[in-house]
Amino acid sequence: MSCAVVWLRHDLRVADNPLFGALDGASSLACVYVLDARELRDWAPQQVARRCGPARLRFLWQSLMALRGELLKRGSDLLVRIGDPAEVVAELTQRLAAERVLVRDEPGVEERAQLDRLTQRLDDRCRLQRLESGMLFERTQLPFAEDGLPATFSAFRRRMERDWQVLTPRPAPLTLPLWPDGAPRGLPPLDQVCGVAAGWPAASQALEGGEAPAYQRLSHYLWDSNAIASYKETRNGLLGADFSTRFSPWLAHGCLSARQIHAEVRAWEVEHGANESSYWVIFELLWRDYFHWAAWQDGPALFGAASLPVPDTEVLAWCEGNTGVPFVDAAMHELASSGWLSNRARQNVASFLVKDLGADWRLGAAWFERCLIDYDAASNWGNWRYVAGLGRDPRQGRYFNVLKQARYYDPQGHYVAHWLPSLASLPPGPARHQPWQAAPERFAAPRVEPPAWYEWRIPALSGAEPVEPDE
Ligand SMILES: Cc1cc2nc3c(=O)[nH]c(=O)nc-3n(C[C@H](O)[C@H](O)[C@H](O)COP(=O)(O)OP(=O)(O)OC[C@H]3O[C@@H](n4cnc5c(N)ncnc54)[C@H](O)[C@@H]3O)c2cc1C
Repeated sequence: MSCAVVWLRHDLRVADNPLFGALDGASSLACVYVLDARELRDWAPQQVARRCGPARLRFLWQSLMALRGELLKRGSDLLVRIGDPAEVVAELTQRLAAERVLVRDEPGVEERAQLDRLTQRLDDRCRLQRLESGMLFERTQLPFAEDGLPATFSAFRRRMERDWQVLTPRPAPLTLPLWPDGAPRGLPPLDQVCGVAAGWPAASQALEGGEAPAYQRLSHYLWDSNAIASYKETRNGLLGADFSTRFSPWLAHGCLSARQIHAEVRAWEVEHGANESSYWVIFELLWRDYFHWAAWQDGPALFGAASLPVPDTEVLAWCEGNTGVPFVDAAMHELASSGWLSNRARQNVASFLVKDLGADWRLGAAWFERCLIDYDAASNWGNWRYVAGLGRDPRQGRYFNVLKQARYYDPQGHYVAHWLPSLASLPPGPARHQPWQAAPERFAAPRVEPPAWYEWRIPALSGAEPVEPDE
């Protein structure tokens, strides 16, 4: 009798999951997920922020419940615990006298430390098997050593495109080894873990965790709506469900792998013909791979210095969507209430925090970590460093003129008026982005007004009556 333990982390799926493809010889199997108790602790004084906010926790629980269903169908089950992941897995392994622990290798510093600690705790009879998954490419496919990752994404992309070979995703197993006798199973109900998450009323309910909802989204975006055909033109959108793929939450939790998306996009191209848009979806997934490998190389440097500064009033106003700049505030309201934000909005609010408010970029990254359903250590902290002009491809001049961006990407102000309804009383157009100029008697000046905005000044709508809302 040989017992194996599959320790799931950011790979909550049965299809294209190599952990389930490497079980030969195992007569029994226990699958475990451990929510690190630190995720539920307050992040920083005065910020009343947990590392894992309610929107992400809710999506995670949905994903775990769905995964349990998939495992039960195959004769297995899932155990979910909250605690110290390395400790919980070590104890389970000892209790079951397991001979193997299979786990996904991940670049995050904490995830790596967990494996180091587990290795020390396992006895000689038990082997730790680290496997790669979720990305387009595996380590052995990289045409350079891990510490030789190209300094820029463009160089990385050119090198990868020279010899493009993404492996075919594996099908889900039909059956799995039996659950070990007497092993604990099941997951605590979400309302016992976090009442706020269980009752989360957000618009994010539309994004539901789990493998089946992930396939539904994939199928909708490619086949039902054909939205992929115009992704390149729509991807900078702000309002609506289909201007970008929205695959990120499922990718982040591992309900979907990049290879599965790649295979489906290639199938779509066979039927509809490849175009710039289908290329661009894969191009964006390659960004994800790039940040993944950068995180492996950067280690703790990805997260900056060890301790976070205490957020000041400017940072708190940014978190609360209370800066007086509609484009920023609308996005921060969207983030807090839905757990998701378009890439265009992410870039703008990040640039505003770092470049216009002069705040420490790590406070912004930490707030995103708390709020985003699709939080992914490598993508989040990597993108924040990038916007801050640090790390990969460092460039101090990377600056978003938020006012110019707002007027270009939201010319009528529909986005800001959607999330900040008081703006709907101003006429569609620039007034909604500069309400402190358009209607100074009703809207306060923003916390900052950088010189780069001066050329975008607009005249006041003197004495103008509020207009009818447009939505
Ligand atoms: C400050 C900041 C923080 C971010 N934090 C995260 C994060 O925690 N998790 C996360 O998944 N993405 C993050 N991103 C990247 C990007 O904004 C999101 O992946 C994207 O907006 C998700 O929407 P989508 O799935 O519709 O993306 P699409 O535009 O449809 O792109 C398809 C997929 O490509 C990948 N992708 C696209 N852009 C990027 C990028 N810049 N970096 C890495 N991968 C990318 C994602 O997996 C995405 O799902 C961040 C970007 C910024 C500027």
